[in-house]
Amino acid sequence: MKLFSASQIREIDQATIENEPISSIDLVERAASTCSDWIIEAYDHSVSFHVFCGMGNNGADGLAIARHLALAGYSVQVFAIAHRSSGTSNFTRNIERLAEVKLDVHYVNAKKEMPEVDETAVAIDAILGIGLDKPLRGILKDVVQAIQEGYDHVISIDVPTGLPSDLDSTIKLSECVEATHTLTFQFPKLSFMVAGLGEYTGDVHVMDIGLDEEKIHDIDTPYHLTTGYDVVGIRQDRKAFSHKGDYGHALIAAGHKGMLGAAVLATKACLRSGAGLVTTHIPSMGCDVLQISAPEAMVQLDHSETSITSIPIPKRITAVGIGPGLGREKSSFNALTALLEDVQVPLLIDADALHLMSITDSWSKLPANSVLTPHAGEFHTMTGVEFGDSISRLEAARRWAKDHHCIVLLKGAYSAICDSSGNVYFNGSGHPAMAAGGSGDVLSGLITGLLAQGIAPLKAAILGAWLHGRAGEEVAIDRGEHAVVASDLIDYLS
Ligand SMILES: NC(=O)C1=CN([C@@H]2O[C@H](COP(=O)(O)OP(=O)(O)OC[C@H]3O[C@@H](n4cnc5c(N)ncnc54)[C@H](OP(=O)(O)O)[C@@H]3O)[C@@H](O)[C@H]2O)[C@@H](O)CC1
Ligand SMILES: Nc1ncnc2c1ncn2[C@@H]1O[C@H](COP(=O)(O)OP(=O)(O)O)[C@@H](O)[C@H]1O
Ligand SMILES: [K+]
Repeated sequence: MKLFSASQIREIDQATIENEPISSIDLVERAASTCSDWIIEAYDHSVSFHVFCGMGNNGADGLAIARHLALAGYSVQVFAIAHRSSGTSNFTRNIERLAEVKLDVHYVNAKKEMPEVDETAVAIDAILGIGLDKPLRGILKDVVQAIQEGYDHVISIDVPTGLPSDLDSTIKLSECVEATHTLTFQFPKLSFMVAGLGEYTGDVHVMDIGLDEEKIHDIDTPYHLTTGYDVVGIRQDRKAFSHKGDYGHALIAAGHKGMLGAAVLATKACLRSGAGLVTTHIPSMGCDVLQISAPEAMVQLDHSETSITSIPIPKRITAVGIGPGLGREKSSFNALTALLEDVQVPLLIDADALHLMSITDSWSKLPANSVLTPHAGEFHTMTGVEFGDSISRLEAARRWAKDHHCIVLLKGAYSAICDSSGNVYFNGSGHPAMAAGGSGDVLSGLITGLLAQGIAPLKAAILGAWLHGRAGEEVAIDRGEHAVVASDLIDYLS
């Protein structure tokens, strides 16, 4: 799915109005109906809705939603926030239409005019959407604060008020509604994808409001969000008369004393990817551990008992993954450097291997089209980008992928897969249950296995991240989100 900036969304909005054709007021009505249908499905009549509306089109949506909810028999109060002298025509028309359901509007000019809140009250935040063009001040800031303080449950329409929609927004986040649910129109907004901003949305629900398909197809954007639909067909169905040799042979180089579990996790995930054969190169002390925990894999033992010191590449290997639990010894670095010179097949570099390449500044040796899978800490070591600055991190990952002709899979809640053409594919699956040691090792084994099957590096990264996230979602349901460990993800790979 493509993701767009606020100005591109306005263009698509305008194209819909002209080409469908549909009037702007009817488009607001359609948007509002999709939201009220969702709300009616999700809430029973024991709640009462306090609908807070700005004076632009986001507010117009709120007014129309309030009308629909009143018609459906809910207890509804409507508050218009007087942040400008007049509203848009869609706002004004929807104020008039409240008379149809005998709803009054309470204008809020000061914080003291905010309503009393009881435990049944749910706030609907339709104050500002993609129109946010300056930091919140005055009454808007006060109202957002009051919503934060007063309501446990908030439904934001399109965008939580105060949250910039774009990644390059010059508006610094200050006050912002922290939503329980965000009902966003047609596309998740770019800001939802990054740490530090995405936290404000709560659960995101995409409302299809039938915007112009042709325009959506025609407008270029570097940003995409992977959905189940996007990964269909990347991995081919198995053929009736096929054999293991048809599905590639992966080599995993992983583990050192005290971190052999990382090699086990990567190996087992690689086996579950569909790869025909998996060989794992480990320090010799790991032989029994690996053979017992992953009997399907072949083991290639290092001369060293405790770390990896050289990595011969067996014949007919079709992809190599190196890094999980590798350790940071000089001898392992030498093994890595030699591997970089020898390797003729797709390569994935993760974890300690990224660290070793960074501290020795060996990036010029990186084979083109390699897949790198750093988390924010590893990416900091690679580039120096501050840990807390997720937008700069994303930009740096895009630049890195371009400069080094590789795929950078920046791990996080919405992992960002950056290719050498500047495109970004956010992964749309996943669960916070996965924020636990070893999850990354599972991902690197899985992607190595997909590479081994001949799937192109970008597609292997996209599919791997998707399958990994789906496993996390499903295991979180079955086991409960606190009890999930990385090995569980392997059992849920499909
Ligand atoms: N696109 C679509 O597909 C569809 C979109 N729809 C809906 O329209 C929404 C966009 O509507 P919108 O353009 O009227 O902007 P919105 O967010 O209501 O802001 C209104 C105005 O507020 C003002 N303002 C901004 N920041 C401010 C601040 N800090 N402090 C004070 N004032 C501030 C600023 O006006 P200004 O003050 O600059 O004159 C701004 O223009 C969108 O999110 C969705 O809900 C659907 O109905 C139909 C399909
Ligand atoms: N909150 C989250 N939501 C979704 N996925 C997450 C979340 N936290 C972590 N993950 C995923 O879990 C994995 C963690 O990887 P990593 O940090 O490398 O773990 P480790 O180094 O312990 O193996 C990544 O694929 C990441 O995308
Ligand atoms: K809003």
